[in-house]
Amino acid sequence: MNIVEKILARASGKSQVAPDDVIFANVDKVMVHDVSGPGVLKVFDKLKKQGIAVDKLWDPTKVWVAEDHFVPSAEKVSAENIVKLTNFTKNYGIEKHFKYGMGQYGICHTLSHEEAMVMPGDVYVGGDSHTNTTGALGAFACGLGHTDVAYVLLNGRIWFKVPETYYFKLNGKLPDHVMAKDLILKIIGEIGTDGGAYRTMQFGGSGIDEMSVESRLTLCNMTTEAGAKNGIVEPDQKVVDYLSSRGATNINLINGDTDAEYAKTFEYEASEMEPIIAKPFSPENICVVGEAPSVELDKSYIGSCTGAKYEDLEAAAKILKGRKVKIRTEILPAAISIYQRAMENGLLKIFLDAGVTVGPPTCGACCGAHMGVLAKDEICISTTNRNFPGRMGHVESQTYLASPLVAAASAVTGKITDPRDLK
Ligand SMILES: CC(C)[C@H](C(=O)O)[C@@H](O)C(=O)O
Ligand code: SF4
Repeated sequence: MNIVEKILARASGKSQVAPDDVIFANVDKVMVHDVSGPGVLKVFDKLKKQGIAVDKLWDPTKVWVAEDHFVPSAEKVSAENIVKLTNFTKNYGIEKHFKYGMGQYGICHTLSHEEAMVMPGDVYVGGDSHTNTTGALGAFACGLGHTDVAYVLLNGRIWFKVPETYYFKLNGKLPDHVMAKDLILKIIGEIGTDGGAYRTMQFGGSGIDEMSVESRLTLCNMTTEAGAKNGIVEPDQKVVDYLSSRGATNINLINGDTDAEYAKTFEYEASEMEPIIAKPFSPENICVVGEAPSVELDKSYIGSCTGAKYEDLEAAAKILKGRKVKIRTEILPAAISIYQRAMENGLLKIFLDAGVTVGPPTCGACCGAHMGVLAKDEICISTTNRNFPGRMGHVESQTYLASPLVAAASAVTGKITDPRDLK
């Protein structure tokens, strides 16, 4: 069995599972945020009306909550949602609630690794489509809709059809100017936004072994954009070190058999990789940066669970050091812990000296919610993961997806720029 089959076999108490088997898996962790939490509570209300008891969760210690999408609240509905979320955690005895304005908080998929909320081998589900991100720790991680999350909260388990697995192999280490973001855009460009539909996308090979845990997180994050059920990387010593340095103990790795089979294998040579962007209006609409259209950018956005981890900020700082931005540029670190490290290591000074605005750790403009959404006809280069019409604001705005290196280089010139071409 491969790693996903092993995790799902363990979680369903079976010795063997195979693609297409339908299983009931015990869940190890579940997450809701300020959008999905209130949505799940609506499901609870409906259940209550049907006489189904919703007064106790299966295990409040396995549930955690993040305030990330609409904080700080810009209007009344999202302010009310934060109150609902606070009452939810109080009423059900959930201790792990990352509150905006109180110590550590940030984007849910960033807290999952920064706060070691999820362990290798876990079955982890969340009320958000990019829950896939956390597969980079060697967990089976996927997003669920409100009804399914409600079911998990009450019963601690959920059904899955065991996905078949596509294996993406990277040979060799990525060159300095190429990031994990470029690789995943290339993959999505090749297989399409439905190319991973209900499949596992597993990443491996010497190039992935060489990669930091944070880069692997970027890969798994965007498996959602290929329609995948989940993304995963076999956990190694790097994952153990990453999680132990964040306080985790008793880390048990589950790995696939060395002779495990995959539905399909795709191979990439790292030395041939180049910086890539996805043009409006789909993550599959890719081209190399050298062939990007010559558009006048209005904004560069370095934020989100995809593109504002510490390593992403370091990449941006490498470009922005001693330079000035030519267009409106916003950097929103993905969690307070990242913000703090950026401050301690002088990145914030580099950003402010370059003329960038640094905002709080929130989803912000990534999903067009608030804090810098785009006006009609505005064009943005962004380290986020989606660029559908209206994703970051007005339906007639445009978003180009790029790595933090490309987004920062483009901030300096006002045009889509290959970091290698900066003078
Ligand atoms: C609002 C939320 C439910 C949504 C998701 O599920 O992905 C958001 O995070 C996104 O990126 O579009
Ligand atoms: S940062 Fe963007 S992609 Fe990530 S959870 Fe928030 S809205 Fe979704």
